[in-house]
Amino acid sequence: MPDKAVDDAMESAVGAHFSGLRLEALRLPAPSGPSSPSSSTSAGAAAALANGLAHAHADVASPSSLRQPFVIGVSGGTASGKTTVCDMIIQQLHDHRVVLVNQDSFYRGLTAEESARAQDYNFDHPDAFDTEQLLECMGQLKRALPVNVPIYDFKNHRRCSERFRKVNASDVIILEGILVFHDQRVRNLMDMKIFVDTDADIRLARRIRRDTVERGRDVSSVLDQYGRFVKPAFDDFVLPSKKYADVIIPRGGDNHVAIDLIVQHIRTKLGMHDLCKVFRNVFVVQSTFQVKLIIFID
Ligand SMILES: Nc1ncnc2c1ncn2[C@@H]1O[C@H](COP(=O)(O)OP(=O)(O)O)[C@@H](O)[C@H]1O
Ligand SMILES: O=c1ccn([C@@H]2O[C@H](COP(=O)(O)O)[C@@H](O)[C@H]2O)c(=O)[nH]1
Repeated sequence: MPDKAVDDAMESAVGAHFSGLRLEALRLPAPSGPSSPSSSTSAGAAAALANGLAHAHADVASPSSLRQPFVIGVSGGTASGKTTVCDMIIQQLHDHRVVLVNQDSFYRGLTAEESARAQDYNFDHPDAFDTEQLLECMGQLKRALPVNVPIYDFKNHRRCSERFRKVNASDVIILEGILVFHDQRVRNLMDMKIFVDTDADIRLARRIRRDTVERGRDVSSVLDQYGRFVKPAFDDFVLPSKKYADVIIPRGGDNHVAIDLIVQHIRTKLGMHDLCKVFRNVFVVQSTFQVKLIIFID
């Protein structure tokens, strides 16, 4: 079948995860040899395409947007399993450079006065974060520059003033946090948005355990904070931002099928990105019937 011949040639030329090509200014060499089929046939076009790709220069001339890292936003309520899901994605993408940025790192940190009344502070309101600084850091990473991300101390509600975590530029940047979909400027940085959807009772149970074991709280203070701030802010800010998600993962890290699908999608996107790095004047677009026609008549 002619279409299959084209598909086979494309697959063998560019490897798995091929999704579609738009050829601009890539001159396909004329088929050579007496038995070469005419380039007006699909098989001829397929052979010419494979040949052309194989001989294309191995330098980078792709649009700058395709050379930027792939940014994934992961949101969801407190203790929904955001970090767990991110860790699983990172583990499965082991052959790519992936970095994790936590919105928690950009908590403003309390003044001495606020610290004295920390139980009255709303850590779940968007104003608790330094979003300008988060945007600056993400901007640097998108430009492939390393950044020093602050380290936040949950026990004392302040930043470690002298210590930072160095984050290097990578193929994939995952930005995780309860309110990463709240600000449109932050959302606009993302190529893919994931919302981790876990029942409130499970989240509360996990939060009690985590905050008493790891964050120096007692059960009574966790319950008090949950009722006064965490739940109202979830209803006012976190849940309304769920509508921006491309993918919603019920049950968080327990949902292996969803995580496998997400990892597969990221791999496909990274495959296109790598293709543009290798072949000059090749632009990856969504695969459509028309794209194949462009190849036939070139
Ligand atoms: N699927 C799960 N089953 C059991 N415990 C989990 C699961 N996912 C997360 N946890 C636990 O719940 C707590 C919060 O998970 P985490 O991934 O840090 O959530 P988030 O980043 O959304 O706050 C952690 O102590 C973690 O070990
Ligand atoms: O000093 C602080 C800073 C934050 N919190 C709580 O943390 C969660 C967000 O972190 P998750 O890992 O997503 O749960 C937020 O609900 C704040 O209430 C805090 O208690 N103290």
